[in-house]
Amino acid sequence: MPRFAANLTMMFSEVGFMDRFAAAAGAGFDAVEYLFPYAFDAHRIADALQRNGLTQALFNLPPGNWDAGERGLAALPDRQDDFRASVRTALAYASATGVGRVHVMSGLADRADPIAHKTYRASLAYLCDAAGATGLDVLIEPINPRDMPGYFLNDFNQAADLIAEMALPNLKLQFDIYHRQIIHGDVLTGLRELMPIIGHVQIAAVPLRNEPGTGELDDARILRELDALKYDGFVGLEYRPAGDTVAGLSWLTALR
Ligand SMILES: O=C(O)[C@@H](O)C(=O)CO
Ligand SMILES: [Mg+2]
Repeated sequence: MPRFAANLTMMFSEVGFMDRFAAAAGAGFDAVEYLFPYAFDAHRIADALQRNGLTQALFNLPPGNWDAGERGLAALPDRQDDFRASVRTALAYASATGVGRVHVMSGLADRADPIAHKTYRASLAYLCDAAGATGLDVLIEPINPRDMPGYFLNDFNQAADLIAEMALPNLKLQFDIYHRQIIHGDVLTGLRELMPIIGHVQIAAVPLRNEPGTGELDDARILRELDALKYDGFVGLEYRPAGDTVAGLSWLTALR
């Protein structure tokens, strides 16, 4: 089975964010991911990782003003100063936590707008250059339009074409099985075709985004396919437990 990373944004919400590291380790995880660490001091997070024997698998760049509805800055032409500042912030947290990859969100923008495309490419080139200097991978993730209406990167083919066209060695695809199923379906074929550019995988049941195995897909079969494809990265458990997080881990015990 692949290496699982507990997503601390969604899992272990029974306790405060800084206590979720110990909770994840106590439940048997050796890796974690989350959306944003920025409300907490980077060295405090590094200490929590170290004390609990955890590897940091992934986090996102600052997304702009989330509470005001922003969902990333990379494709937004009038937010480029803030985008560059977000790169500096993320790289400081990356260096403190030892994470190997960061996810950059495109933002809400019109897919028909050529300026948004140009801006997005320029942002990715800038970030990949800065991140590559420290050995970090940069991930882009297509997000389904039901959960995030107006999100610029909402198609796996769009992401794959962009990665091929830009040909940056550290630009990779974040293949979230939940979004893939909602956008396109055809999950196994997508994994087989896109495996060469996949840098991170996430999983949740569709459509409710709860524990794997509780939705419309055969998640155990999909995870076995990752083994067959020799995927050696992390699988982020980016799901909202339907009840208590630890009680809900029986699907994982059964799988192992
Ligand atoms: O799938 C998701 O929602 C996340 O991976 C993310 O980074 C943006 O919310
Ligand atoms: Mg995701």
